[in-house]
This record gives sequence, structure tokens and C-alpha cells, in this order.
Amino acid sequence: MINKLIAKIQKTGAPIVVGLDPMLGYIPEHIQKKAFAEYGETLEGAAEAIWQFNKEIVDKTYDLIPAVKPQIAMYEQFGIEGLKAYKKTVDYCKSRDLVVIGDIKRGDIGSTSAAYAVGHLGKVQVGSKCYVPFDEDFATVNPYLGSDGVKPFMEVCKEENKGLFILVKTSNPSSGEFQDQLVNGRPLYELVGEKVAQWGEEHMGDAGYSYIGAVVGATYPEMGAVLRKLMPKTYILVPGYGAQGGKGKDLVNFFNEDGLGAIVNSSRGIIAAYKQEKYAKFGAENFGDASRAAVEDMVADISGALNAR
Ligand SMILES: O=C(O)c1cc(=O)[nH]c(=O)n1[C@@H]1O[C@H](COP(=O)(O)O)[C@@H](O)[C@H]1O
Repeated sequence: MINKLIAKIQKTGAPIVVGLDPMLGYIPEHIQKKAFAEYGETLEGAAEAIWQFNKEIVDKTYDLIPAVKPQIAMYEQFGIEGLKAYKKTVDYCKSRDLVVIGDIKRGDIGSTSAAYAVGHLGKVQVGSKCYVPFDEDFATVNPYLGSDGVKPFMEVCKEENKGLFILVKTSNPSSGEFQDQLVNGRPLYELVGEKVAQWGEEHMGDAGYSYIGAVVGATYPEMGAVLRKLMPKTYILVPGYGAQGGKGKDLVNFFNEDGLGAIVNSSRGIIAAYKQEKYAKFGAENFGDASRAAVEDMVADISGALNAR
């Protein structure tokens, strides 16, 4: 799957991921009204609204982008109905030939990690039948529990031709509280980065990159430069662009000289673009066109920064 992701990045010229993090507050009123008219102000109504919202954004952007990243919490908050909308979104994006990064941030002891891995990336056996429950292409994984919590995910990825993005240095303001702590004189995120690179060596794709990737926030570009060197064959998912303050120039450190090695996520900056002054001319009715314009601007921003280095 890492090979497909790289091929799609090269074809679109867009090393970006659209984050499908649909909060009701971002969904234009006309969509909410229609969903509530059909299903009432219920969890089902909310799920219908987020699904219709996602579908429009995907329809308006899929030809420009290689991948999407639905964030499962935004669906889970609406319970089972929300999870159905998550699955519908995953399937729809795959039908549009997009690579789907399931942002599930899982990680547990071995036995339960194995169940997460099977449910999201693999197959589950029910009697004589075999099912593919969620079927994302990649999943995000929290490595805090150590190797035995990550290995079941890697095993399923190997069997199923899928991939991971493992949290190394997160974009949020408090990420340093634990991640920057010095262990034998070195910050913890560096040790985690080295471990991810080592796991990656054992799980290489054909294009010179591993299908075991890392997550490093755009909000910490200097650390990004160090991690880029520590993990040369690791694809880095870089969240924090846009709404969290990351800009094109902050991103160059995350890319290798070959122009590959990183894929930058923006969620609110794309899906709620119509709410920004810059894209207000589109209006709430044409929110999908505003998202398309925001994708084009993001690609131009990143390409400009990469060409200027
Ligand atoms: O794993 C992630 O995707 C992730 C890691 C991280 O360090 N920071 C981070 O913001 N994210 C996710 O990236 C998205 C960022 O959303 P925006 O700030 O709206 O672009 C959310 O889905 C977060 O859960």
C-alpha cells in the first residue's frame, strides 16, 4: 500500500491528505436540515449529515489528492450510527481510488492490539466465514505500550499489504510533556523514531520506503529535521498544517531530497474552508468548491516551499 500511496502522490503532485474530521459545527445548515428532516435530530440524523458532508468533499477533491484520513473519534461521538458513517466514508473513498488512512490511534497489549489490527486492517474469522470489517489501508498507532503492542499491527500489515503511521512526535502543545523527556540524554521522541526506523527496515515496500510510517507534527519543524535524518526510509505523516498553525515553509524539513518521504494532513483547513474569510465567496452552499480551492492552495504552498529550498 505504501507503493500505491507513493505512486498516487507522484501522479497528483500533491503530498497531502485531506482529513475527514466532520464535526456537526462545520456542516452547513442545509445539509443538517435535510438529514434531520429525514431522520430527526437523532444520532442517525447526525450520522447522515456527516456522511453527506464527507461525500461532497470527496467528490470535489478526489482527483487532486492521493489520500484521506478519517479521524474515528469524530464518528464515534455519534455511537454506532457514527461508526456506520465512518465505514461508509472508508468504502466510498476507496471506490474513488483514494488511499484511506484510518486515524484510529490504537495500541494495547499484544492480544488486544491483534484484535484492533484484525478489525481495522485485516480479516476476522466467524465460523467458516471470513469478513473484512473496516478495511482501511493504513492505521495510526500509539506505540506507548512498546514492541508487543505494535507487532500485531505490523504482522497484519505484512499479510494484507497495508501500512501504519506510528506516533513519534505529536503536533499538540503538550506533546513535549512526555515525548521530549530525556532518556540517557536523548529525547524520547528520538528513541521512538529510531525504533520506528528499525521496524521499518523489516517491512520495506518496493519504492525504497517502508510501510511502517511515522507521525511527526508540522508544529515542530526542527524536530522534524532531526527525525527525517534518523528515519530516512520512513514515510512521515505530518499533521498540524493550517488550523494548528503549520505553514508550507515549516514542512520542507520533513521531505527527503527526492521530494518524497512526507505527506501533510489538513482537516479543518480543508473541510471547513468555506468558513474562512479567504473562501467566504463560495458560500455555505458551495462548501465543496471552497474545499477544492483550499486543497489547490495547500498544494501550491507546499510545492512552492519545496521548490524554494
Ligand atoms: O495522527 C494524527 O493524525 C495526528 C497526530 C498529531 O500529532 N496531531 C494531529 O493533529 N493529528 C490528527 O490530525 C488532524 C488535525 O486536524 P486539523 O488541525 O483540523 O488539521 C486531527 O485528525 C488529529 O487527530
